[in-house]
Amino acid sequence: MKLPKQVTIIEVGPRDGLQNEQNFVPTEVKAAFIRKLKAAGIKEMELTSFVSPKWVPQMRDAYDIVENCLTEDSRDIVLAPNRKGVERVYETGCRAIAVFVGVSSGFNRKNINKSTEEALEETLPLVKEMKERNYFVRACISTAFHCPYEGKVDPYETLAICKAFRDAGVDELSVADTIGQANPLEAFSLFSLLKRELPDVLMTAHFHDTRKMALPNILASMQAGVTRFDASAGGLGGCPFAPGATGNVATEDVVYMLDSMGISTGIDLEKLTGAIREVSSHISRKIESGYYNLSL
Ligand SMILES: CC(C)(COP(=O)([O-])OP(=O)([O-])OC[C@H]1O[C@@H](n2cnc3c(N)ncnc32)[C@H](O)[C@@H]1OP(=O)([O-])[O-])[C@@H](O)C(=O)NCCC(=O)NCCSC(=O)C[C@@](C)(O)CC(=O)[O-]
Repeated sequence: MKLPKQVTIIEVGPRDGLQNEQNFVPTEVKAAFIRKLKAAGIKEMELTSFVSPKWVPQMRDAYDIVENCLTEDSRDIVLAPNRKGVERVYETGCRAIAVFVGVSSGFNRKNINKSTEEALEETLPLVKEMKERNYFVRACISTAFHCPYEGKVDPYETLAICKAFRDAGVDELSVADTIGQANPLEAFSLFSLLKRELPDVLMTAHFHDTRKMALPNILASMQAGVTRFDASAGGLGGCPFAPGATGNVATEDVVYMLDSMGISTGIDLEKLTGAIREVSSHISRKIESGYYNLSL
């Protein structure tokens, strides 16, 4: 089996994990969660998003989160959906921005009120502008496998969108199974194609665990050469505009699997579960990750 010696986890819990929570999680709790995740060894993390607070009220404290949580020793990323969001980020000290576009128009219309074409028209020039200003730019490509509104997505459509972002100059692509419907063969096949066609960009896989396929999909993606995975502490998360998008793969389950296979992540599992405990009483749904529940 082809396996890496080392894997990078990009923690998305404070953003993807919390954006779907019904109750507002107090800013100081989010900040303590982020600090504990960093203390556990997380070096790349999505902190929050500068989206419309009318659409995602949970993220309305984005400025305060950035103000309180930026540190020199980690790549702190924030999401922005449009020019207004990017300009809000320019007012902060944050140096890494993630843009997001789905492959399918059906999803984009629900998530950002635009078709795929309209979203690319706005986002690609923004990527070039951010690169001219020396930002680290990540592009999150949603519905790369399946769309909740349009069904199976053609891998060559996903490739075309990934190529457009690579050509615009992004540093990283985070390619997402938004509704957790992909299987390991699809994961291996798409990531083999993307790694072969786009070898010059950081390639990250983002799996949701809706059908408990995320760990097998990570294993299959490693076979295709992927060594970077998004994950969310406690398995929190999901996109509010993608029905069926329950939690992301739990960071602790990924770290446990990799640790036990001798693959290093640099993350301390005990400190990671401490970070989850920090936020767990503010979460309206039960935390279902296997490793976390055994640790209680
Ligand atoms: C894109 C829009 C804004 C379009 O929403 P819209 O309603 O079409 O936009 P608009 O331009 O008409 O603006 C409406 C109002 O929002 C304001 N506004 C407009 N933009 C911003 C902004 N950036 N920050 C703050 N405020 C903003 C704007 O100023 C205006 O305010 P008003 O005049 O009514 O008072 C909206 O659809 C939106 O915010 N969508 C974000 C949805 C979201 O956050 N989804 C989750 C993230 S994606 C995801 O989770 C998937 C991922 C990445 O994890 C990977 C995967 O698993 O697939």
